[in-house]
Amino acid sequence: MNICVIGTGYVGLVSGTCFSEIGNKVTCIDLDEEKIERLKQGIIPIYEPGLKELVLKNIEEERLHFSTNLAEGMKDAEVVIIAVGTPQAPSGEANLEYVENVAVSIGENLNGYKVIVTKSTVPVGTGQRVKSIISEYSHGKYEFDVASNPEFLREGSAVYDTMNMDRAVIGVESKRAEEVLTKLHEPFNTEVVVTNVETSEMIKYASNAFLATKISFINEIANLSEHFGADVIKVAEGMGLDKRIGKHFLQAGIGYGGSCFPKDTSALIHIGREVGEDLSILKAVEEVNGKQRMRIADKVNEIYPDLEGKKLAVLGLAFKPNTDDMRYAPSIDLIPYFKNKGAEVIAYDPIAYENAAKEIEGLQYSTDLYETIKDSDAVIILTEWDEVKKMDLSKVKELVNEPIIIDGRNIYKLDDMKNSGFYYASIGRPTIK
Ligand SMILES: NC(=O)C1=CN([C@@H]2O[C@H](COP(=O)(O)OP(=O)(O)OC[C@H]3O[C@@H](n4cnc5c(N)ncnc54)[C@H](O)[C@@H]3O)[C@@H](O)[C@H]2O)C=CC1
Ligand SMILES: O=C(O)[C@H]1O[C@H](OP(=O)(O)OP(=O)(O)OC[C@H]2O[C@@H](n3ccc(=O)[nH]c3=O)[C@H](O)[C@@H]2O)[C@H](O)[C@@H](O)[C@@H]1O
Repeated sequence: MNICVIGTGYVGLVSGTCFSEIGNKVTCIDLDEEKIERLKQGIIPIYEPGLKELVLKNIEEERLHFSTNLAEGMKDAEVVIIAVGTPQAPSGEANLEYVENVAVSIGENLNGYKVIVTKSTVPVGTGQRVKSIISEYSHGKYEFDVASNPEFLREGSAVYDTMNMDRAVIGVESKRAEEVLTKLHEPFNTEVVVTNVETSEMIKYASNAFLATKISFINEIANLSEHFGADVIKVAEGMGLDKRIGKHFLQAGIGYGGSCFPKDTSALIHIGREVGEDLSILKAVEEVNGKQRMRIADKVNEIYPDLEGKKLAVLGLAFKPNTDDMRYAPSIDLIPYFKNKGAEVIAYDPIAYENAAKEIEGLQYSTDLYETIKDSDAVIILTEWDEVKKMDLSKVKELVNEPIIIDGRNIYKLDDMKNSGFYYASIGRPTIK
């Protein structure tokens, strides 16, 4: 199949590359000329495990192409996929300007029947909006179908998630579009849920909102557990073994970050408001999450009411491991907070330090874990990078000023920390003193 993917961000680049890997001819389009030039040379703008190898392989085998020319990409395409950003507008709703601009360009370049698929996360009803824009700008000259095919990949495991998807959701208005998109997904050997466009758009928001709800729920239980000496990791394990609950997304910590959960919960609340539905559960989810990252600050303040002259080693800048994405990362709030209170802060991250330096003014960082920790008065874990999980705690103890670890990601077992000589505070578990 010949496919044109518009937008080469996390979603467009990964799904375009994976569609080429399963045998399609894919042209990825972006407005950003420098990005496209670099992609043509196999230089990947984001850090995503396994992506570079797959891009290079498919360029080499001539299934994957990059261009800034939409007309060229669309010319022979049977499927055109919209994968541009839908960031949060100041009002909380999704900003659809990029999707609408792309719909105008698709309309102007339509040259025959195509299935126009929205993969970007968009409010329910956007498919119809895209359809009317394309009709207007193609002057009704050609037949086309609009469809919704939301993306469920996670950053940090995007290639794996796409090649091993749990399901594909296809929202269509015609049998013809259904056949094209079902065929496209056949090589993934996955369950395909076929619905109308609106249901498909709703499935995406509902999925992200539900996952965010699970996280805020377990974080509230964690905060409560701290008052009673209960251990939230065991609570989650005991709950999760019930198949109706499930064990995933019950890791308590400093709350969710990233480009999607914060903006998508906010967009869904806004969608509800517009039609007079008050999404009170989701509002509470946001409220809990907004406060959760500051639990770490409370735990540091408990040990050092005065941070003046203290050196803090912050481990992890990215919002989650295996990505260089800094969007809504806890470090963005916590590092300036500690610095404002007079602390000297040095941060470690194996990948995200350059992006972080753009977000956090005056950021001091190192890519050497033990160098970061040296002479610190407390080690604060914000991202559960493998390097941090595996660090040699006896070496850490020799290097630090004070053996104090404040762990926002619950990466160590309490039993291992009991006789370690560290003061170890984590989320939702008894503190070891
Ligand atoms: N990042 C993620 O993990 C996931 C994102 N999504 C959704 O997918 C969509 C895309 O997200 P990301 O890939 O993270 O976005 P991104 O911001 O990383 O990339 C968007 C790309 O689109 C390009 N673009 C914008 N307007 C264009 C136009 N008119 N023509 C051609 N290219 C254009 C930009 O230059 C940029 O390279 C969003 O709606 C997001 O909510 C869904 C699942 C996962
Ligand atoms: O729409 C999207 O963009 C994507 O959003 C999330 O993916 P992502 O944000 O990349 O990463 P997650 O692994 O979901 O983590 C999100 C945040 O939740 C936190 N989290 C996750 C799981 C958990 O149990 N506890 C927890 O605090 C992570 O630390 C991270 O800050 C969803 O998992 C994807 O299915 C979805 O496609």
